[in-house]
Amino acid sequence: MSDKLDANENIINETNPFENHIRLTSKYELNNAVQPLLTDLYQISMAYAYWKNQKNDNAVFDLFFRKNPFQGEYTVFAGLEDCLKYIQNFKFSTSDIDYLRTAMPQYVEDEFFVYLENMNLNDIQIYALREGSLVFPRIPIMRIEGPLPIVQLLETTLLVLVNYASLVTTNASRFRLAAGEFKNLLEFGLRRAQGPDGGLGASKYCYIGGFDGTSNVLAGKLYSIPIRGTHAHSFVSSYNDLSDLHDRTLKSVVSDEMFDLANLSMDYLTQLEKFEFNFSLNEANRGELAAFIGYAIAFPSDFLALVDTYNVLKSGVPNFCAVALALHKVGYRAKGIRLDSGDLAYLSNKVRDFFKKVAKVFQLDFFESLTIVASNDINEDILHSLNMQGHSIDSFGIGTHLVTCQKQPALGCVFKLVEVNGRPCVKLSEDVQKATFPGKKNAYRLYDKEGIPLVDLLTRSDEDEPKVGEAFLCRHPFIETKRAYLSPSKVENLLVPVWINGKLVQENMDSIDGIRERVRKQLNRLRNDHKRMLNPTPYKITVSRTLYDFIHNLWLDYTPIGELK
Ligand SMILES: Nc1ncnc2c1ncn2[C@@H]1O[C@H](COP(=O)(O)OP(=O)(O)OP(=O)(O)O)[C@@H](O)[C@H]1O
Ligand SMILES: O=P(O)(O)OC[C@H]1O[C@H](OP(=O)(O)OP(=O)(O)O)[C@H](O)[C@@H]1O
Ligand SMILES: O=C(O)c1cccnc1
Ligand SMILES: [Mg+2]
Repeated sequence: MSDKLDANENIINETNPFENHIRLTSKYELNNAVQPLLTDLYQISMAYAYWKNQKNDNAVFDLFFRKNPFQGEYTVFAGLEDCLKYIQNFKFSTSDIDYLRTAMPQYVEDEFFVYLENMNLNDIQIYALREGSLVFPRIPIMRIEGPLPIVQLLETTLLVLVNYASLVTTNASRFRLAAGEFKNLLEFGLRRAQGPDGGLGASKYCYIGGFDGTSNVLAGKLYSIPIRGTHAHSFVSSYNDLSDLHDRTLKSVVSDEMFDLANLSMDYLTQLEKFEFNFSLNEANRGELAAFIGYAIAFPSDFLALVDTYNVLKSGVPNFCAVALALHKVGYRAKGIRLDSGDLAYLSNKVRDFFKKVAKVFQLDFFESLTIVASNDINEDILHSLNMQGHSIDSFGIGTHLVTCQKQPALGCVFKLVEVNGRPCVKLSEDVQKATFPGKKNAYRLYDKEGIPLVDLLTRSDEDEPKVGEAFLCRHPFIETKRAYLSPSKVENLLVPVWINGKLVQENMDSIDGIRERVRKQLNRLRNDHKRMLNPTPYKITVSRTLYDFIHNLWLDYTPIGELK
């Protein structure tokens, strides 16, 4: 089979396309649909028109967004590794070219297709933020330089690789901030994701954004993310009573003694009823008890039960505690429970009280700190609300709202031409906020002496960089009167080389855990007022005096003075 990322060829050659996907992604760790034809037709149309006009100018494009998502004031940049894998593998295959020959107008000259077939990215230079960095509006996340037709061809694919990855990573980081540093966060979104690729990407990027694990097994295999999970209501409701248990026995941890876990559990249930745990034996559903016993026999060291199929406090929790006590008798410690409906704050507190009482009555301290997992349509606002109410949840399983980014379904990254053959390019707009910052630029983050970021600064690329301890005039990009001198304690050059003359710059690449750690550290250092949920303070984006004058003069030059009649 060819090494090229050619979806058609692969499917023809493989009997199992899913297996094919696994193999390709583990080889390239990239969806096999990510290839040069995964683009908008107009990119190829422009490439032809450029080629026909022999317009092979040296171009500079910036990839950036204008507004942070989720009514927030920060964004986490993710997707760089995927972009670079795409860049590394960029090659039109023979069947791509055959297809384009048939799909484009007949008068398109054949030599253009030869040009496309021979195209490579050896003359392209890419500078980017390190993956997992915080990024703010208008700061170029990537600066891509090279022959105009070729860089233009990269636009759509780079955008699709950065937009969702950054959006969902930012979303996950907001859920992390809302839940607090020490809560366990599990991503359960695959079933609700926007297709298989959305699901796989969400699992990877939610982990990067601060989740601890995923239920998505393929994501675990491909990205070495911890896989976690409990069981579903169907497992509970499939059991009717104890007679459904095929095997009731479990071997002791310390001897060869075999215990009848069903009898033991029934004994403990009876004891619990006597100790006035506020339920009666006939309220505790026997099918649920049987399901819990069956699950505990299968996973004696990892017993975690879903307790809301019938009634949490009258059935699920008493049944769980009975089985957990029986397991303890055999030498195992149960893990905890999951709540998937009802008032999660109230129920979690009630369950914790129940556990504390069991701990006291049976003299088993570990019962106090059994894990309480909560799920069911949880979003960022609900996490904040639960915190305000007070709850006893240790772990959240979150799917739909996390992976679909319910609060804002797309990040608006754009790809804009800023310079051609050294000539700055401008895209004017009625809305000044939408006008591009022309010219090739550098981007810096200036820090105070505590290591807190103060402002981001854009300069022209041929300016001297700001220096530690030296006052630098930082200007608001639009408002003339807003400016300040700043003596940074640290200056970070944000745009680092990642693809130079056809080669990856390995030292600027990070592992998935390295990227995740960068997100955590940078968010820790960002001032709280930029991170708060309600009306956060915008982080300051500034430009140098030279860049300010340059762009304002250009905007004026490009806007002829009108005549009022
Ligand atoms: N204490 C709470 N404060 C705020 N929101 C909560 C609280 N407890 C649960 N929620 C949320 O309220 C919503 C409850 O949804 P809904 O009423 O459809 O579920 P339910 O009836 O409890 O469960 P189900 O329909 O699965 O039986 C969910 O989004 C859930 O996360
Ligand atoms: O609610 P989410 O944040 O998407 O988390 C994932 C959900 O998926 C599962 O059940 P599913 O929703 O499929 O069925 P259920 O609601 O009837 O339990 C699970 O029990 C969660 O409720
Ligand atoms: O493991 C779980 O509990 C789980 C996984 C996916 C969706 N809902 C729940
Ligand atoms: Mg649900």
